[in-house]
Amino acid sequence: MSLFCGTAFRRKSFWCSRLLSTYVTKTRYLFELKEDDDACKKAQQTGAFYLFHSLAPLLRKSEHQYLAPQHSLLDLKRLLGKLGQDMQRIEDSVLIGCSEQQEAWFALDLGLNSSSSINASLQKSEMEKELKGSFIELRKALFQLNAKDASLLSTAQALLHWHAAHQFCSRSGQPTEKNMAGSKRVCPSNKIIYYPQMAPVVITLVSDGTRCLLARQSSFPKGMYSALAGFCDIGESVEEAVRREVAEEVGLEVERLQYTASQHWPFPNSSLMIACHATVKPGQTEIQVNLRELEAAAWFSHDDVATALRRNNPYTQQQSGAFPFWLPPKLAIANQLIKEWVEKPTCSTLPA
Ligand SMILES: NC(=O)C1=CN([C@@H]2O[C@H](COP(=O)(O)OP(=O)(O)OC[C@H]3O[C@@H](n4cnc5c(N)ncnc54)[C@H](OP(=O)(O)O)[C@@H]3O)[C@@H](O)[C@H]2O)C=CC1
Ligand SMILES: [Mg+2]
Repeated sequence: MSLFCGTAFRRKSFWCSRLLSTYVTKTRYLFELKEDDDACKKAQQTGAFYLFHSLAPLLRKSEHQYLAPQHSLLDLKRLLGKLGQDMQRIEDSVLIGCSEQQEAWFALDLGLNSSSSINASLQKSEMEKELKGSFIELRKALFQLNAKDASLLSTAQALLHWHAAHQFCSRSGQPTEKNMAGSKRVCPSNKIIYYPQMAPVVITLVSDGTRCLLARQSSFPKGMYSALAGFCDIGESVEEAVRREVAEEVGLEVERLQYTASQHWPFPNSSLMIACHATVKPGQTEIQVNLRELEAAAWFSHDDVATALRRNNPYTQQQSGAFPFWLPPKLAIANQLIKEWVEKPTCSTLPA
């Protein structure tokens, strides 16, 4: 039996005879918009747009957090008209999701392809004034967004970034064309299809049973330590990547590992973070830091880690001039790994 009930698949009212859940209906609606340019263009009429400028999302400050405003197609046309810009730019939008009521959500970067940087920054401040918000780098704002906006804007930024970087076919050198939803690009001369990609990254919290191992790179904010992370090499399994990264970065051999969760991470390019807990062989806990990769790595006690998890204001410098030891904030998967370990320090059970 066909997974999508044959020809009825393209027509919402003809799905299957049984009642589909809201989630399934939503998923199939998004699939249809990716496959059918006309349906996607139609969805823009009633859809909502998240705006970006040079990959920075438009945000509004509300007390201690940022909110991501939505704009209708009409708002967008009004703005472009006011700034004397071509309506054709709307075609650069990418589909990033939809509501349970099937209102499609799009992202559009108003700052890419600007003719000159002076022109671009002038237009940027004009747009900010019109839109009553500011374009703020996602890296700076991510942890002050609610979980829904953080995930949506991360997807949007990653997709817009991918399109900006894949304008040409690597075989023919010809410009590629995006489909309406932005789920792929095609080279018109040889029909090669390019799909957005994520690089798999393993992130591992190593424990010796009583302590956990945390490390920092010199590029991290002062005082922050995290779990060990690294890009998977081509041909590697997740298990092999974890073993290699831990050996490479701190000179230890992983004995057991357990997968726990995954997360899309948009910085610096799209990664799929695959989070695992791991243990090392008893008595083999002496760290040898690879200083080409890390600035420092150390074992931390359960009490120290639990206290750091509760710390609110990590950036406050102490009187001694030092920065307190702190951990990645809640939205980062590293935080989840560390929290899990604090709640259940012996959760590593599977052989590596
Ligand atoms: N969400 C979270 O909680 C966390 C996310 N992360 C993310 O994990 C990612 C990986 O961690 P990191 O320790 O830096 O990784 P690695 O330990 O693999 O070291 C990074 C280096 O690997 C090289 N490299 C190999 N493949 C790639 C690739 N596909 N893309 C980019 N660089 C590659 C680069 O070297 P060269 O430049 O010399 O070519 C790069 O500087 C980072 O992007 C980081 O943002 C990290 C910790 C927490
Ligand atoms: Mg690393």
